Amino acid sequence: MALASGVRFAARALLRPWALLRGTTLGRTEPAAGGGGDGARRFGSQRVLVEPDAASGVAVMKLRNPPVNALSLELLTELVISLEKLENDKTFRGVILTSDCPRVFCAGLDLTEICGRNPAHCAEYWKAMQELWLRTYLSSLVLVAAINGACPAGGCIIALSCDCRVLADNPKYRIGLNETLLGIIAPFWLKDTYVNTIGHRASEQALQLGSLFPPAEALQVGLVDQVVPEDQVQSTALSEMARWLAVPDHARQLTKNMMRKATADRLLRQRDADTQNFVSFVCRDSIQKSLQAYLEKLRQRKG
Ligand SMILES: CCCC/C=C/CC(=O)SCCNC(=O)CCNC(=O)[C@H](O)C(C)(C)COP(=O)(O)OP(=O)(O)OC[C@H]1O[C@@H](n2cnc3c(N)ncnc32)[C@H](O)[C@@H]1OP(=O)(O)O
Repeated sequence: MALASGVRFAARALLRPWALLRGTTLGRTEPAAGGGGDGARRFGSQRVLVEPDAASGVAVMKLRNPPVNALSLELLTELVISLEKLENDKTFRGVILTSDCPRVFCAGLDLTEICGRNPAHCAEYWKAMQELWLRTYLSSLVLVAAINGACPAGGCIIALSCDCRVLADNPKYRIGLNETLLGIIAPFWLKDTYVNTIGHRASEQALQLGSLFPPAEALQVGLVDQVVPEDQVQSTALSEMARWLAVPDHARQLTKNMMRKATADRLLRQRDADTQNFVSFVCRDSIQKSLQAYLEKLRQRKG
């Protein structure tokens, strides 16, 4: 029965991707009325706005932590809770992840969470980052990243954990794992996610150079799946979602798990060791100095 309804849904959505827009503010300029159409009711939290559309089974999840969606401990926690809520509600089959902040999808780790902070806080923070990655990377939902802004480091990892990525064609919106430029290194599970997406040689080079790819290069290296004009990112993400939802959930979910379980298990087997490695690394004086200098440089730049 579910399969039949799944197929029925998919046919309808494939014919009219815009049908998925119903009840969301996407594609509309004016703020949505209280709860959107079809009884859809916005929910979420201070830093994550969720616009569910029960009729389509698709929710739009917007990061709303101005000015740059830096992954604070609160944002990490609220993202995990919002995702878990949608996963536990069988009405929903897909989530589009996007930004409510102009020009930035997500600036990655909130560096103030690890600069000048004690080891206990750094450990708590890193566990929250691990949890978000595990939740998104292994999600039973279809996750489509509608990347409507800059997407460095931790932001790139969130996008890479999705099933596919649509990037706005703006040369300022660069994406990649740039940790080495901060004097730090990506942990193995970020490296693994990169390798699984763009291959070993491309990852080896991009990780060492801390490459931030402009849209055309990101597309060419396989870091994103589509590059479209900025005003088409959300509609393209919806069309992509319809394509993925055309597949019966059970078969797609088992296949996703077959492809990703080994990578996730590597972290699950050594999660405490990974946390300890992170804490001992970031709490080194030399690393703290490097991060402080980087933050200072950011604060001196403008625009
Ligand atoms: C040790 C192992 C860890 C391995 C994993 C690491 C993953 C990471 O995510 S490390 C963090 C890497 N992130 C970055 O390198 C991005 C840094 N930010 C930027 O490049 C730019 O801010 C931007 C391109 C994202 C946006 O540029 P825009 O000109 O629009 O805004 P800004 O004026 O630069 O920033 C506004 C405001 O926000 C502060 N800020 C920016 N990024 C961060 C951040 N990641 N953490 C904390 N704060 C950040 C920036 O300092 C400005 O603050 P003020 O308004 O107070 O000046």
